[in-house]
Amino acid sequence: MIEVSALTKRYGDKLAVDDLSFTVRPGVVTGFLGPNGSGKSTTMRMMLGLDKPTRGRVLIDGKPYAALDEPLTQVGALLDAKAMHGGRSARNHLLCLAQSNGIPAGRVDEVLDTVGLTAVAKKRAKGFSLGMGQRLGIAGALLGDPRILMFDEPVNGLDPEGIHWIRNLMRSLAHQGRTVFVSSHLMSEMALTAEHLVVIGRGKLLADTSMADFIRDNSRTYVRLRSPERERLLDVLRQEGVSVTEGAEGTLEADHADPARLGELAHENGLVLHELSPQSASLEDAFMQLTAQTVEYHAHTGAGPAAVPPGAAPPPPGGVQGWGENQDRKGN
Ligand SMILES: Nc1ncnc2c1ncn2[C@@H]1O[C@H](COP(=O)(O)OP(=O)(O)OP(=O)(O)O)[C@@H](O)[C@H]1O
Repeated sequence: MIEVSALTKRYGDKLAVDDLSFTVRPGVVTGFLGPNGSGKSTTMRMMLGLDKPTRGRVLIDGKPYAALDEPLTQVGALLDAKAMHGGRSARNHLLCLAQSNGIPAGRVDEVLDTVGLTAVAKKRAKGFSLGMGQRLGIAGALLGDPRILMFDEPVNGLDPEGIHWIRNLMRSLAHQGRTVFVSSHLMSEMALTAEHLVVIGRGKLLADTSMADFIRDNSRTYVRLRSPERERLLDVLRQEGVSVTEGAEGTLEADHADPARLGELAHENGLVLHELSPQSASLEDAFMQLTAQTVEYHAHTGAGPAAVPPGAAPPPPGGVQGWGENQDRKGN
């Protein structure tokens, strides 16, 4: 179990992590979600004692990371797959890790097999593709057979086969009763992997909930209506007390409405409908809606303000910055 309490990190003027408190429990994959620059990596670094909190603390099975004996046997982490000694072979890289953590050398071949790198075990990690590097990083995380695993953006840059493999691996580790904490800025990916979610924006906690509750609470369902008599339809719906917003291409969107009742209303008022279709926003839309106010780095389309998903509140004035700093810093 990982317990995060009032965790705060300030870099100069920048509050990267702002009073975060949540608990990561064993037996399920917990997704750690937030837009780029929201503080996920900083939080994970503090969990692993790689960065010192300005305030607050993290306990791993009741102890700070620094107080763990042979930490690799208790917590395995993939933070930055590129941060390894590229001159060593994959096998030697893992052997060094094993030796310094009191892990038997035989375990190296086991994890190489688990991640599918046995055939290239003697090759230098320097020549590895991004996907192979991720697999080697994961092998390092698994080496000590730890009860707690943390992965920071493990699917970044992977091909569909690699993504599928990591997804299944994380699920099976959780089903073995381990604590699995995995960050991503991709809601669609998390929807397929995680059972619990911790969502942050600008370093603050936005949601700590099961995936099922997140979907229920944040997905918008509505009925899309299209009519050649749009204004009259709008009047009729408003008179009935239906909450209506304007959709794309002249459509109307009726929230929390029964499609059958809307059809009857149109009929009673002699209105022609060209479309009456129940819709539900995707989970990706729900995530973007929840985090829209907190997104720090928007892409510029060159055609006015940054795009926001349908129904989402626009970003705060002055809150839109160029896509750049954070991407450059990470080199991705
Ligand atoms: N060493 C540092 N010095 C100064 N600012 C930093 C440092 N590390 C992170 N930051 C800033 O803190 C904020 C949070 O960054 P962090 O990398 O934790 O976000 P993230 O959610 O992991 O982003 P991404 O999804 O892009 O990986 C960003 O604004 C970032 O620029």
